[in-house]
Amino acid sequence: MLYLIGLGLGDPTDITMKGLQALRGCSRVYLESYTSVLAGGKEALELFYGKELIVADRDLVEQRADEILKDANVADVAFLVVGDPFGATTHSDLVLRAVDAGIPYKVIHNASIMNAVGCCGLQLYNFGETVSLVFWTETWRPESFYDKICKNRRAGLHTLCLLDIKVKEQSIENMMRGKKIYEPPRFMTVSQAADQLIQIIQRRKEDGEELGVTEDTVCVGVARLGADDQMIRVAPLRQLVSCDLGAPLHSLVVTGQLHPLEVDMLRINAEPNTLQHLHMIDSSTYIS
Ligand SMILES: C[S@@+](CC[C@H](N)C(=O)[O-])C[C@H]1O[C@@H](n2cnc3c(N)ncnc32)[C@H](O)[C@@H]1O
Repeated sequence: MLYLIGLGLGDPTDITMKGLQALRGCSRVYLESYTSVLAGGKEALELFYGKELIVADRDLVEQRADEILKDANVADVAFLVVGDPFGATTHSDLVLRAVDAGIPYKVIHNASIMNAVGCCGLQLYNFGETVSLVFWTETWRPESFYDKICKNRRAGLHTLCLLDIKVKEQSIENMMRGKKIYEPPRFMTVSQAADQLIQIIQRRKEDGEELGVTEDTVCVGVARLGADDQMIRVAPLRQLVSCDLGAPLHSLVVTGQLHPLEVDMLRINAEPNTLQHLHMIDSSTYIS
């Protein structure tokens, strides 16, 4: 059996009882290591689970999945994913390969950023398409996420922006030492994401474009949701550029139309001069 087990968001104790029981009975346990991270890392997880974990990088999962699936028809193998295995990252390819090979599989779910973001007070059914922001380079500055945010806003919907995690493989060391060595991963912060958005807004303003998002749009920065030290900041986009929400992981939400209840919830975490920016919708248009 192949078990895909969600680990939740906060720390090693967030695994479900069902997930823990399943992984303890497995002969091999892989930890997917490139789409998300959990505080304390692999060591903290091994200590709590009482089980050795094999790090599964992108190369192993996408190019050498057969290694993960080896003998999974006669033994139990676990594939651990921070958050939920199907939350903002799909491991459908692994599942399809397992099915092709006649290996039964089971998914054990957990909390995901896709639902935990509701704690900021915005209602989950008022969210539109989720977008991803990547680190820009000198020559690659994609802006398509901005257009999707505008599309969501035109429909009155909020946008969850997931922020890049960059894991860079050092191929030269690879060749020299015959093993994989990674530079420390880079995690995009809310401040960096807000800065990117503002650069796009300014450029489009110069082009005379009608703006779907402005520096005054109310946004929510969230960090380490689910952890004891999680942070939520509600402020106009321009203010989030200078916010420091601390250690990863971070996400940014660009609000759409706000229901009065959402405004009340946002106030809990609003910066003092943000309240004037919170615009209300007529509650008669609210659909529960
Ligand atoms: C590709 S998604 C993977 C999501 C994961 N499978 C889940 O279900 O939550 C990773 C991105 O989600 C966001 N994220 C994940 N966990 C988070 C957390 N606890 N707090 C804030 N943002 C988080 C970050 O932007 C991060 O780069």
